[in-house]
Amino acid sequence: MNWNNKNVLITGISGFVGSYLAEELLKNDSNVFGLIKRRADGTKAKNLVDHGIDNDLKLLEGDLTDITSLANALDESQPDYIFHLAAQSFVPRSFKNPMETQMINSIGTANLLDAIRIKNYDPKIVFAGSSEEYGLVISSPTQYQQAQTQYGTIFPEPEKIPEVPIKETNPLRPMSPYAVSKVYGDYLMRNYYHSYGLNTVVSRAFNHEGAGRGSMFVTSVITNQVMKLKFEETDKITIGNVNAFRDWSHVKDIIKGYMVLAENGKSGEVYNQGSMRTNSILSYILLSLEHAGWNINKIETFNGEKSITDPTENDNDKIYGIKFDKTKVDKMMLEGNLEYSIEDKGILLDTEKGTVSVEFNPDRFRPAEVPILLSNTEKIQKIGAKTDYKLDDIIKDQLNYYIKEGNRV
Ligand SMILES: C[C@H]1O[C@H](OP(=O)(O)OP(=O)(O)OC[C@H]2O[C@@H](n3cnc4c(=O)[nH]c(N)nc43)[C@H](O)[C@@H]2O)[C@@H](O)[C@@H](O)C1=O
Repeated sequence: MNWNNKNVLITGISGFVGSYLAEELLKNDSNVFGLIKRRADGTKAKNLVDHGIDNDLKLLEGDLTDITSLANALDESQPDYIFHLAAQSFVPRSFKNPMETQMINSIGTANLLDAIRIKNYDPKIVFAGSSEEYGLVISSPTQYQQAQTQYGTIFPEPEKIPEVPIKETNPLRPMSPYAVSKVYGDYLMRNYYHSYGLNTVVSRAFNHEGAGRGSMFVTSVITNQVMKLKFEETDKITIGNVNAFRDWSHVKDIIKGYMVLAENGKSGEVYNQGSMRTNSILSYILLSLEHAGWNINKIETFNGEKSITDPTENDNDKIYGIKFDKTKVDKMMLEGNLEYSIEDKGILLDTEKGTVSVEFNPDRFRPAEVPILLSNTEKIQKIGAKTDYKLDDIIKDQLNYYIKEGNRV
């Protein structure tokens, strides 16, 4: 599509994803407007400065919880396209302060849609829904039993097991206030299409990472600590649940997907965005260390009970009907032959450069967890999206980001 001279409004422009999208749109000569909260100290948003685009954007002060400011932003930008990315996006924060998340994500989305309706604008609106909406995805009969025991009920009951790879038609079982807020936005987008004819398209993106990813998300937690190990600023890695599996994409693939949805997405429809891979948090730690120069021979729990040699050995066998790159430990975990618990306390990694300790921090475990995410993205592929980046590319980009001392936290 020709983005030249199109008016594009991005909510959440100063965020991790918004800044990548804005840069790409500027390269395509769009007029990029961004909704931004007033900064009391007058400083510029780091992401926009890092991308070198802070002077090329038209930033409009506004807040999702203030519908008048949204109406003003629409008047100022006269948008052909809106990417609604702004959100409180950290799942643990939504457990601590659920109302804040609902106000920003749910009511904020309602305000935006209603401002567009009242003002009678007709932009194409792409909404950042989330794979978190699928939530409690059942991947095996054992995991089904565990979930039954832990939560008492699974609703709706799975029609088949495994429920992966996840299609847009999979049941939604949101597991956090954040996830519920995204389900609300997802349904409201489609309701405003059906009720008022607004041209809304929903993206359900699976996890997306890259340089500049917020420091509290697990891939940054890991790569930041690996670089701190490298520069001898720490002597261990601290982490939460290493059993969870995520479908990690590079943010650059996802923002291209957003543009594909703006161009070819059918109004009123939902599209997954992801990599069609799934890997464990443990693998992200091991592979990050290997990229940073630690070759891992063996891993063993602190009590010596669970011991695995060559844990990162690559495996490309078919599982859940598809092939994707995973490690030996991923395969063992997916087949139900390996699981870590808080009682294991941590894992010692035997490497060619000595032992590295990975310590479990019970505070980092969530009250309700999403055990596995693995996308089926055939629907969005049919309208032009593709995956260019491998897991290794994502890890390398994140490690590179943390080489710079000022970026390490
Ligand atoms: C698509 C979706 O993607 C993101 O949501 P998320 O999957 O919750 O992302 P995360 O990186 O915080 O956690 C991933 C997994 O990693 C586990 N984990 C272990 N140890 C730590 C740890 O130390 N920190 C964190 N944060 N997680 C840890 C944690 O328990 C979870 O299983 C958001 O962008 C969200 O906005 C969104 O929409």
